[in-house]
Amino acid sequence: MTIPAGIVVNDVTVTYRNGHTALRDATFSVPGGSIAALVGVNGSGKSTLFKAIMGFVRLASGEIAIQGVSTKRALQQNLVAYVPQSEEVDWSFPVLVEDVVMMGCYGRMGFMRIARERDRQRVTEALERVDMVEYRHRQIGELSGGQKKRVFLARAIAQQGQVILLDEPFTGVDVNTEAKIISLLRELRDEGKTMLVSTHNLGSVSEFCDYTVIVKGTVLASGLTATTFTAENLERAFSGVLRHVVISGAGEVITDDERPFISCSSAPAKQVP
Ligand SMILES: Nc1ncnc2c1ncn2[C@@H]1O[C@H](COP(=O)(O)OP(=O)(O)OP(=O)(O)O)[C@@H](O)[C@H]1O
Repeated sequence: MTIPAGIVVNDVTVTYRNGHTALRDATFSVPGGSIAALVGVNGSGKSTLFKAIMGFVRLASGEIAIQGVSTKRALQQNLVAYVPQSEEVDWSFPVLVEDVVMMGCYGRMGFMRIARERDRQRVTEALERVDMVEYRHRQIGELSGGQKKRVFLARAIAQQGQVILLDEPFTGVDVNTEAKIISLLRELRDEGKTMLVSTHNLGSVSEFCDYTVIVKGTVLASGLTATTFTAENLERAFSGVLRHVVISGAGEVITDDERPFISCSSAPAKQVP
């Protein structure tokens, strides 16, 4: 049985209005029901790729399929949920946590956006999954960075999109929160969701990402993490600005992450200069 592809990006080029080509001939696929890491230096095109997958930027060439349909159709069918970078959100906007999560249900509501009991139930369930129910009546701007991330993850869950794009979900969160988010992503994968996670925290990629996509203005390498997340590919992507880390039993990997590894293995990771 062939696994249906969750995300297929084929020869995609994106050129912004100012003439800057942020992504050229990018090609990769992420099979349905899996987690893929999206890694690359600042400005390498990760957010641009997300925008392209969501149909928010025009493709100069190439095509993208989400669950076998075009980005336009995927948008109409509410197939793609997005967890934004913190910097993209205006936290001063006065909105309650539960209202943010309810936004995930908008695609299924009518023009007037009147929430039904089913929608409220979905919001509660999503908040329960990220352990944020007790914060539902708080203003979003009053939460900590890690709590805000969990609320936006809840919004993506409430949306019930088959594909979830997470833009740097681990930036500014502590190690415990990161472990909780990873555990939730695994649960979502087991439910058949496809996730693409951009991250600078390379230390945990091997732990929870089945696939890796490495970008630098194009896709330098993609495929199973075991064969793609290699020192050689990372050196090409990060041009020697990474530190070397040795994980017991897993050999040497490279990271630009300054925090300790969250490792499933009992043996702690060891850093070497
Ligand atoms: N709206 C825009 N108009 C013109 N150029 C843009 C626009 N958005 C991004 N760029 C440029 O496109 C390139 C890729 O940017 P992008 O935001 O996709 O990078 P990124 O990999 O997500 O970076 P980071 O890790 O810092 O979030 C950069 O050179 C950036 O300056």
